[in-house]
Amino acid sequence: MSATFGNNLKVTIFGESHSAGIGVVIDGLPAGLKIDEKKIAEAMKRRAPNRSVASTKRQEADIPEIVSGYFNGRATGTPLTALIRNTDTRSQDYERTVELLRPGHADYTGFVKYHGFNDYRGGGHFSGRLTAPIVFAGSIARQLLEQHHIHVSARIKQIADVMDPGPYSAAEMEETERKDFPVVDMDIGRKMQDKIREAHSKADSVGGVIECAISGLPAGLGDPFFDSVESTLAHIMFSIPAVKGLEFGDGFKIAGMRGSEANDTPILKNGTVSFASNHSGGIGGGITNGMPVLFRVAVRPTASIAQEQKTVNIRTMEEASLRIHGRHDACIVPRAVEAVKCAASLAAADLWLEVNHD
Ligand SMILES: Cc1cc2nc3c(=O)[nH]c(=O)nc-3n(C[C@H](O)[C@H](O)[C@H](O)COP(=O)(O)O)c2cc1C
Ligand SMILES: C=C(O[C@@H]1CC(C(=O)O)=C[C@@H](OP(=O)(O)O)[C@H]1O)C(=O)O
Repeated sequence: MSATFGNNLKVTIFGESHSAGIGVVIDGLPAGLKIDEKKIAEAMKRRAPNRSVASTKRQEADIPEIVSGYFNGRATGTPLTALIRNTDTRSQDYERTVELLRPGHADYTGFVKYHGFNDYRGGGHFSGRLTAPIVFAGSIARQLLEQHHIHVSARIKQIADVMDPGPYSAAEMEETERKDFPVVDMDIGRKMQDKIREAHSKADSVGGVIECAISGLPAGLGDPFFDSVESTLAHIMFSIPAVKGLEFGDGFKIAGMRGSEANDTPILKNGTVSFASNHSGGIGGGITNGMPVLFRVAVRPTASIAQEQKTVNIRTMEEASLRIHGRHDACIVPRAVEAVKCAASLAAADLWLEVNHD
């Protein structure tokens, strides 16, 4: 199924941005798993629209209604389903884009794949709004991981050309999670916010990079080929709308390094094998090596910008021009941090459940 992820923890998302609602079915949660609804609500809030600088003004409560698989604060072990209502749609903003393809968005590909029957309103099933059910499911997966001392954190590393290089300690990352703008160094964060405001004032948008770390994963998870740790994370990271790049450890930079610089030296630490560095991002041959799994995703500048753009009218098959009206994020990155963290939690839980069954 196109909307299902996972081998051991299966997650199916559904819905469209402007339909009655969106949601998720999670199959494979260990029976008896303690679920803290407050933690879910906090994660939903960190991703919600109308929260960050120059973000969409759409107002959604994003309170998930759990309709199955949950009883007395614990997972029952049968499919857990949650519904999230869409309450602040403004579909008239999309009257023109039913035929005028938005450059950079999924209007053309959606039209071709679904023969014009796709719900185009608000991007339909392609919308970034579908990261709300991913965050719901991922925040439960994250609780499962935390109960086994595995921690997932993420931060803004770059917005436009402004960088917050890091690296940072676990404590600094934890502190960052509580911020409205999840960057570690707030002096750099203010420069990033200025870039977003400046682009927005020019009817334009900016992108950026999110860095994510999964620490505490035992060595030995994953597979050499098609279910490698990289493949599993890539599978779900590229399911987040607007993610266009992904690199692990030293990433593309490793291509220019010498073997002597890139190799992670095995060392003994408290009687077990560890590594003196982490250029490979905690993965060897597709399998975790016990070091933090470290990766970065590149997020494109928001497609829907308010300046006039050239396009094609898909009904008349004529070239046309388009000015998009509506409530869009001038930068997707701040809200996508939670989506990356929760998607990483789903991937890590899926890998972990391969060898641990409760
Ligand atoms: C949290 C989040 C919010 C988004 N907000 C917008 C938005 O306001 N306007 C927009 O054009 N795209 C937005 N996007 C991105 C589009 O949904 C995405 O670019 C589109 O579906 C095409 O997919 P692609 O960029 O992966 O090819 C958002 C994505 C996420 C994850
Ligand atoms: C609603 C959310 O984000 C939406 C993602 C989105 C897109 O094209 O991806 C476009 C906008 O939709 P609308 O025009 O309906 O306001 C955003 O508001 C959300 O994240 O919950």
